[in-house]
Amino acid sequence: MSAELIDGKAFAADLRKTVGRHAAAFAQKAGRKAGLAVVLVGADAASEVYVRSKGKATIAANMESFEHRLRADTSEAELIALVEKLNADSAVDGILVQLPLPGDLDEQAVIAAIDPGKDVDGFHVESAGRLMVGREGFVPCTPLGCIMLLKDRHGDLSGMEAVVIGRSNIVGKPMAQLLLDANATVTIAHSRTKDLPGVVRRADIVVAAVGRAEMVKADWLKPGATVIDVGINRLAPAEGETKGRLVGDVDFDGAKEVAGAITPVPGGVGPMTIAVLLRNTLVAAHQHEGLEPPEGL
Ligand SMILES: Nc1nc2c(c(=O)[nH]1)N[C@@H](CN(C=O)c1ccc(C(=O)N[C@@H](CCC(=O)O)C(=O)O)cc1)CN2
Repeated sequence: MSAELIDGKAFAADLRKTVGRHAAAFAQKAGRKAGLAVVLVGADAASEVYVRSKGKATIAANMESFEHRLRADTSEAELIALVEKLNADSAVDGILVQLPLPGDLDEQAVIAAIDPGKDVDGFHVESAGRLMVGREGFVPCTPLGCIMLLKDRHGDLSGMEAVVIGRSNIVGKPMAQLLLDANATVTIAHSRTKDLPGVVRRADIVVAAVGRAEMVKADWLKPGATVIDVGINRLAPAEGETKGRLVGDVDFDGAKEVAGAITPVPGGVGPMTIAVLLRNTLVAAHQHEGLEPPEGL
């Protein structure tokens, strides 16, 4: 293996520790803990795991966790009524509705009901607009985590060629905007991109966020490129396995021989999502108390 492993798990653990220290100081100053409300609708197995991890991480970081579990047949009106109750609750600084939502619940309508000042997921159109025009606001946790890893490795990203594969509202588009803000030259590639391998081959930085297991191959990469793999895909179990392996959107075994640095799956980008969520919640809490968020958080 020639590539350096980007250890998102260790970076995230450090970030959670830093947030925890600042959260304890916040509680002293404000006379209350910062609070995060997480809403889970239905019983999707992966979402259950993420929601449990978020609750545990919130408490470990000296913040208050409020979990709301609703039945899968909850109506949109009931869900929005809960969001509005949380908007009005002064103990709640951040509100997160775990995605995906079951059935035909309209994610956009539910996200639109969240007070933008409590939108710690950064999914509200107001947060997206603020990111687009360079105004302060909440940035989605996964892309913010990716840019933290990239800046930690490269410092200055000015002039670097970055290719983001995937154009989702929650990863691809905000990721491209963050790279642009860091003065990279950015291309967003997607399923209709002609000659995807050729486009990826120009990149100093590749962010793969397509949700297709091991789609990005080693021979698509420029030697020495930094590869950030956002995908989390579970393969079908091989013979003798009860559970399939987790893999990213990049063929890791091949890519690690060509890339300069690469995030593994698991243990790369995934853990950053929850660490950044805690960071965003603490920033929201400072804003709600009229306090300046800690420097460098
Ligand atoms: N409202 C939201 N919903 C969803 C988000 C989100 O940011 N906000 N992101 C994902 C799920 N997610 C957090 O909610 C999340 C995904 C993955 C990880 C993680 O640490 N993954 C591990 C592997 C875990 C495993 O073994 O299965 C890793 O990559 O190392 C954390 C959070 C969709 N929904």
